[in-house]
Amino acid sequence: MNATNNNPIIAVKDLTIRFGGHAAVDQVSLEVMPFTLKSIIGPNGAGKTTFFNLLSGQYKPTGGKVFLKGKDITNLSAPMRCRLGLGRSFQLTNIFPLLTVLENVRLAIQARKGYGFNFWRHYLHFSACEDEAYQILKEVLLDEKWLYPANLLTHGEQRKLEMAILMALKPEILFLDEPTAGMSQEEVPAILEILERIKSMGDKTILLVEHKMDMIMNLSDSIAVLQDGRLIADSDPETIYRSKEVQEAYLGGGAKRE
Ligand SMILES: Nc1ncnc2c1ncn2[C@@H]1O[C@H](COP(=O)(O)OP(=O)(O)OP(=O)(O)O)[C@@H](O)[C@H]1O
Repeated sequence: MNATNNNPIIAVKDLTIRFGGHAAVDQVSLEVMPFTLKSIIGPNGAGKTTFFNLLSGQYKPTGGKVFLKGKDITNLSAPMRCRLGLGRSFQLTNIFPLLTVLENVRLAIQARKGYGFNFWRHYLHFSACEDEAYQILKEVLLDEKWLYPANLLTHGEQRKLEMAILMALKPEILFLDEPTAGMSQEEVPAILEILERIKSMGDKTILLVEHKMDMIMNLSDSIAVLQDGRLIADSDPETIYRSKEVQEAYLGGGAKRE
């Protein structure tokens, strides 16, 4: 079944995972509509990253189901889900530090196209991949650093590169786990601009875990709130911001709208 604007692209039903006796994600049911941006918020330890791991297939749930375009993908591996269009950022673990910025993105394009890493066999495709890589670097505002080895980038630039690598894989759905984590204040607006650009392209569904409330309020079409593994709210940003329950669980507990 294909997703239309009336059908969710992702749906989870009673999704649960237990570690020992503790339910890190506890009977969560929610839907994500295609081409929208949904943020997942919640206090530390609420289960946000675990929820992402369940969606992308890194973890298998102890209960419940995950659907992609109406198809039950609960038992599919992470690589299978990736092939179906789910793209997940991995907090810098997928960057080759000694390769240049452009090479990092080009390799992701080659992987997507199934060219492998044999440059010579696919020599004719090589410059097309480079052109595409450069174009993606422009989209994430990193084109000026295309010739830098990845390990010489600042932390914020590496997060941009990570996003470029993810974009190069052309996923239909992007899972972004705290793209501004560990960044200096000056680096945050660039990431915000990149997210706005990706969103305005209108061809991606985005799930975002992020702690910066101001950023989430302006970017999100909807916000889901987790607390102790449970979904306590899922609505439009303004409703979430006004919710007493959310304020008590989260906003009052540290995060402020700046
Ligand atoms: N592999 C694991 N084994 C045991 N417990 C785990 C595992 N992964 C997560 N947990 C526990 O599940 C709970 C949720 O953790 P998770 O990292 O998903 O929270 P989070 O909302 O992403 O937190 P933060 O905002 O601090 O990143 C925590 O109590 C954590 O200790």
